[in-house]
Amino acid sequence: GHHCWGYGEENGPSDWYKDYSLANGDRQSPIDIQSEQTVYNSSLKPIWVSYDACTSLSICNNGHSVMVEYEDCDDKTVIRGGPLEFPYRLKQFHFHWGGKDSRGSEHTVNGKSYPGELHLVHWNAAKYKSFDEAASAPDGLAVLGVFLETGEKHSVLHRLTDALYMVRFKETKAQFKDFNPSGLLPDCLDYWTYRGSLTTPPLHESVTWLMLKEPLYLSEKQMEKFRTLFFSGEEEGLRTRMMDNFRPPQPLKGRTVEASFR
Ligand SMILES: O=C1NC(=O)[C@@H](c2ccccc2)S1
Ligand SMILES: [Zn+2]
Repeated sequence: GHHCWGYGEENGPSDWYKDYSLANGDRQSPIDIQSEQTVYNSSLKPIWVSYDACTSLSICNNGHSVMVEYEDCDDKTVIRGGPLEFPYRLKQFHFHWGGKDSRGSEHTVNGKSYPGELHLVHWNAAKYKSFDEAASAPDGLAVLGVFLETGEKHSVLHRLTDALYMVRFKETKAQFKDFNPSGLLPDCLDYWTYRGSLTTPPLHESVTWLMLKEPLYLSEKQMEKFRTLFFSGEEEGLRTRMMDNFRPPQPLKGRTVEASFR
């Protein structure tokens, strides 16, 4: 519509229902994960990430987040296992973060927010012909989510945070080759899983969520680099810093969150 959705006072998450009726749907994301209410499922398989042959293409600021895009023309970069019946192809990863460390993640755990959250977005190319078609199918997408927590500098992430100056403004893009995102994953792949949605418009209810229990640790300096990005384009007068680009937790509506671990 004439004014695009965003995270501001006028176009933020509490306004999205006006243009996107799914906002009040039965399987919306993110959610607050109440660990005592999760159900351990011993038949859940381990998550199996095969990213070694990945082809990263570019890093870009799309006005909502910063993302790294991958070549997804074959099954060389997939996630398998967990609750998934098919391999899902990595399309891109991106982040959500806060203006300060007390907020920023989309999912919360027992009401606790993290400073940020990494989303690795995958699609079911075994059943669907394109990402766009999969994005509106109930089993179309699988998003692997990793909480960001401040601590020691993250050496693999450092290559990305050092590249952010190239994409400060909306619609900017730069080459970003040979970046294997498995280096961003914690050692422990214990996860919670539930059926949910995109956390941005159009809010399609097409995502099998896999939220890792273990966070990715990064330094405060690396967190600050995310906050140097802008929602706005270089030509726009008002430069609004990209931060607090997260949707708050949505009603569980009777869903069960399963745990791969006791
Ligand atoms: O996990 C998610 N994070 C987002 O920004 C949403 C999204 C929307 C469209 C494409 C990829 C991801 S879904
Ligand atoms: Zn996301």
